[in-house]
Order: sequence, then C-alpha cells, then structure tokens
Amino acid sequence: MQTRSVSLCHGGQLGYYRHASSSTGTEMGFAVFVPPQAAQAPVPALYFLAGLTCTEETFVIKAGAQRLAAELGLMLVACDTSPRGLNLPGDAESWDFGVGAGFYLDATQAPWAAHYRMSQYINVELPALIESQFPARGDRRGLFGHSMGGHGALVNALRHPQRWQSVSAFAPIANPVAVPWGEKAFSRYLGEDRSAWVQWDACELMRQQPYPGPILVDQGLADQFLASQLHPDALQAAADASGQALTLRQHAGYDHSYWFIQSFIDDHLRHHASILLAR
Ligand SMILES: N[C@@H](CCC(=O)N[C@@H](CS)C(=O)NCC(=O)O)C(=O)O
Repeated sequence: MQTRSVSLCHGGQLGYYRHASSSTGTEMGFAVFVPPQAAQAPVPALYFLAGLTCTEETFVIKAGAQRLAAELGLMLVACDTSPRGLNLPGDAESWDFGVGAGFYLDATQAPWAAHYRMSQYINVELPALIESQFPARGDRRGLFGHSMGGHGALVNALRHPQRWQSVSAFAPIANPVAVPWGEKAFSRYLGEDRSAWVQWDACELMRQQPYPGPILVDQGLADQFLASQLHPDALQAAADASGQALTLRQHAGYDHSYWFIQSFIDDHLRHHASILLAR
C-alpha cells in the first residue's frame, strides 16, 4: 500500500492511498478518514460506493461527511468505481460503461471477467486491507452509496448480509435489469442471458431474501435520472412483498447531485452509527 497524502481533518486523519489489487489486476486508489476515537480503540468502518464517472475522491470532496463522522467515531472508506488503465476494447467509449462504471459486480464475460471484479474487491479484498492497515473493527462494517453505488450498496449487502451490518443508499439504480444503464452494463459484463442478471438486482434479491436490518434510501424528486434509470417505486414494491424494513424518503426539489447527498448525509451517518455503534 502506498500513501499519496495524509491531512488532518476535524481532529481525524484523511488519507489517499494506492495498492495493487488482486481482484482487478490493477492499481486501485482509495481514501480513508480515520476519526479521532480510533486513537483509543478500533472503530466501525463505513464504506461509500460512488456513482458513474466518479473516483475515490468524489465522496471525500463533495459529500461533507467528515465532520459528523469525526463526532460519531465512524471511519469512512471510499473506493474507485472501476479498474483503470487497462485499455480494454470499448472500456472508454461511454461514460456509463467500462472505466468509471464497474457496477460493483463480478463480470463473467470476456474481456471484463479478468478485471471487472468490483464485488470481490469491495466485499473481500478492500475490507481485509483496511482492517490490517487501519484501526477498523472487522465485526462492524456499513455500506452505502449513490446511484450506481447505491445499487452496489444494496446488492452487495443483500448478497452478503453477514459482511455488512448496516446499509443505505442515495438515489440508487434500484432495479437495474429494467433500465438502460443496467441493461447496457449487465449485457456486457454478465452476458445476454438475463437469468444471470437477477443476482445483481436489488429488487430481485430483496424479493428472494430481505436484508436482516432496516434500509434507508433517500431520493430527490427533481432527479434528472429518476424516471428513466432509478425506479425507487420498484424497490418499495419489493420491500412490501418481502417484508423488508425500508425507509424510502422522497424529497421535493432535490436533483441527482452531491448537493442532494450533502443535504442528507448526516441522516445516513446516524442511521449507520445507530447500528454499528450499538453495544
Ligand atoms: N457524465 C454524466 C453525468 C454522470 C453523473 O451524473 N454521475 C453522477 C453519478 S451517476 C455523479 O455523482 N457525478 C459526479 C458529480 O456529480 O460530482 C453526464 O454528463 O450527464
């Protein structure tokens, strides 16, 4: 692991790092905010998954999460949205597929399957690295994200509830099998057989087996992607059908941007803290 920079922030420490990832076969960047409480004892870590076109820097710079994380005693971890630097055919032709658009799944189709293994990365490799290099508890992890990363948080928590003790999402792509972003990515990463897609769709997974805890989702009603790509109504229907405890809050006037995230980030940190810091 290589340290790019470390800065004091709200009494804690914000660092940017790089490492050679065995999941992706590339160098991956990530950011960690260590709250001041970690000087006394290991703290819970809350992992953020960003949306299309973002990097590990986006959340750190734009969400405004560090102040309250420092107060609550939560570590924050932000990772990149895909492998980079591979130059696979077609990986840089569009902003919603390939570089910056890994969808937090494990691809099964060539040439993506060898490198686009973001689910393995966020579920296994990154927590192992974080818990060996930082004062993070291995028994209290939270997962949240935005848009493509909201999809990533929901599906990975639903698939691995034993790894993630809390989960929430901002404007998630809630039903990717039914929208253009999901269809484009899944048909290439997972192949044309749609039966393989359902294992990476939050609505489908929730109907099979609800997540064993409450889920918080915030959605802006002026979000430019709401009708075409996000489908929170499908998530609510899946929750109703499966008995999932879901708090879906819809906010008039808010769009898809980090101004929306910044406006509700405190509620998400408190949601995770209420679970991860409970005795
Ligand atoms: N590049 C796209 C927008 C992509 C986009 O909105 N990405 C969202 C996630 S889906 C984001 O968080 N962008 C980074 C930002 O707002 O800082 C466009 O030009 O329309």
